[in-house]
Amino acid sequence: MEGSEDASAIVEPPDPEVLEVDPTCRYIRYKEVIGKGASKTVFKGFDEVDGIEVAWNQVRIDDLLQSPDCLERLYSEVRLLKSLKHKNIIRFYNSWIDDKNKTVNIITELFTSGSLRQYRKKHRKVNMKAVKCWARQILTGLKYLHSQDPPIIHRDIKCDNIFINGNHGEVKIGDLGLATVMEQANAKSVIGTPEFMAPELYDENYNELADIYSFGMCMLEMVTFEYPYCECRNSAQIYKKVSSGIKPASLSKVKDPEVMKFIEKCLLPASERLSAEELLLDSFLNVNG
Ligand SMILES: COc1ccc(OC)c2[nH]c(=O)c(CCNC(=O)c3ccccc3I)cc12
Repeated sequence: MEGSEDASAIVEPPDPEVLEVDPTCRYIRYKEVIGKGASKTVFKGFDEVDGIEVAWNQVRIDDLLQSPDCLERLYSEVRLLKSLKHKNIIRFYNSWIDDKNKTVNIITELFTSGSLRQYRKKHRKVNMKAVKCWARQILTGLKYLHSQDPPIIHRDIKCDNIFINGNHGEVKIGDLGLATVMEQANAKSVIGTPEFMAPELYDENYNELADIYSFGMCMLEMVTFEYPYCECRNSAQIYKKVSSGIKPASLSKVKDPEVMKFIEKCLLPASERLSAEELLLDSFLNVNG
């Protein structure tokens, strides 16, 4: 084509805003921090091949588990996460270990309205219609993960890891595979968040229904604005209550009996707990208001 310039021929001066480039020289990371999580710092990034802005998630890892089979498991996890495509799951584009800085870098779809937890704090007065719409989207994302073969268990579902696009109200599940990536890369990684963890997660014999329990805790936080078990001072106290089936104090603050019933269904013992697919058929989610 006449006059077409080969883009790589243009030598740009280094952009002072660009702090880092990934090993494949496809993604660049800007200085701007857009968010911070428990073990991750999120920067705005840019994908020069597709010309889209991305999220550059930098996850600190204390000591790298360098065993070859552990790295192999990590890379197979990354390959799996890259293959996931669903409207209620944040896209995972790429991930690599930065030995020098002891971090795992994860390039994902960018959400600028932040997590559902931040959003909920900002918009405190929201109709049950909106909350049900968010719940349906989260369960649809979980149904997709749980319908993979073998089922993909998120293991750290909580309002901090669910992201919402403010202008369309679309909700997507994030932090995918972080629990597994951290477990593989990190000798000291502790999985999940005690306030949201299903009791069976503690005795290591769990399945994808553990995510449904955590979803129930998300619903509870969404309608009460309280972190579940905020009455507890440490994770040992939480573990004691969770393992003896004592529910969070905030559950007694749920006024609407329909909401209470739905949340309690999610918190049932694993043997009685419904799947994401079954919960999506529940009348609570299909009657507005
Ligand atoms: C604490 O985290 C934030 C705070 C505020 C944010 O926006 C203001 C965030 N936006 C994002 O796109 C993101 C990145 C979302 N990506 C993920 O969570 C993710 C998705 C799939 C796989 C792995 C991950 I780390 C995080 C974020």
